[in-house]
Amino acid sequence: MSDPAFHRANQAPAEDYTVPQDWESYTAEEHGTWDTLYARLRSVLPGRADDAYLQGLEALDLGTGGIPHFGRLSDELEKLTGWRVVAVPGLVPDEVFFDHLANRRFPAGNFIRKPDQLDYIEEPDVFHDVFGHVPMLTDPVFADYIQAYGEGGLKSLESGALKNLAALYWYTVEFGLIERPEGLRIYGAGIVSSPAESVFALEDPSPNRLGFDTERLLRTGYRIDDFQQTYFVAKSYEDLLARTRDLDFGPIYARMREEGTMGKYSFTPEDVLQTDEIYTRGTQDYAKGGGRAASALA
Ligand SMILES: C[C@H](O)[C@H](O)[C@H]1CNc2nc(N)[nH]c(=O)c2N1
Ligand SMILES: N[C@@H](Cc1ccccc1)C(=O)O
Ligand SMILES: [Fe+2]
Repeated sequence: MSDPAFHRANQAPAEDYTVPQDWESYTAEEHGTWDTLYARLRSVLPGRADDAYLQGLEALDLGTGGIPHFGRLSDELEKLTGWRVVAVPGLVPDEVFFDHLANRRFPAGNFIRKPDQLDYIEEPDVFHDVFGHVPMLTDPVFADYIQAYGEGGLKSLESGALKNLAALYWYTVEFGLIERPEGLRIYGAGIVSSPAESVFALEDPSPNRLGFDTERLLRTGYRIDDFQQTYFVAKSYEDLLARTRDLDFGPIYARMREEGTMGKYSFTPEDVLQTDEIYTRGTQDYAKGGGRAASALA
């Protein structure tokens, strides 16, 4: 396919946008890119990523060399929490994405970034999806959360609340932190797949770090091209489930519609500080300094 979004669609996707992974067609360079990124994160994540993530990484043996084979990976994962990994050629429509999650199928890009894109890519590739997301699917409670999120996503489409639910996904599945006796730890896939943000999210004085507040989360804007200005901290995965799956968002969506804030982010990094649980009141120096763009120029 000529469409750039279909990086490696060796055949037209099915109506659920799945394609064969075609693992045999990966080149030595593509496998090498996986190994390079894996080694980079392996040196940064111990002591920063939550045990649930690190145990999943070990259990699924993602470091044996090269891009994992989704069939073999799924057979292992399925034994643990009933999830499988399916190959997609790029971003898929929202309702297709939610339907996969609701059925315990994690859609993972079948392509990997180029050697000159190691630090950042704008679309989820196999490294972000499999290294970043899949280890957390070995945790039974978190595995339930992601499936429930898929069901909630389909429900949010009926209320026009997709954008708000996406913020919840962003601040948990992609950029979530969790509180442990030893300190804050990372479980978000967007952080663990980035060496620089894994350090920034826990140690830099710039971002806010706030207690989990579901309603505030649904209405807090996020960055899609740079480190986050605010991170939200879960007490436990059980608590995360209690505040999301076990809470009917219907009334919240109805209130947002009445207020006219549906589909809008009404909390900025400064506003969210009105919450009553503040781990870090961030300086926002990184964002004020121009963020990634500025440091790239430096
Ligand atoms: C909110 C929205 O569902 C979300 O951005 C989805 C859209 N489609 C996707 N498609 C793929 N393959 N991977 C993803 O993470 C997403 N994210
Ligand atoms: N309980 C939410 C759906 C949801 C489930 C799991 C995670 C996030 C949201 C609702 O009623 O819409
Ligand atoms: Fe992701």
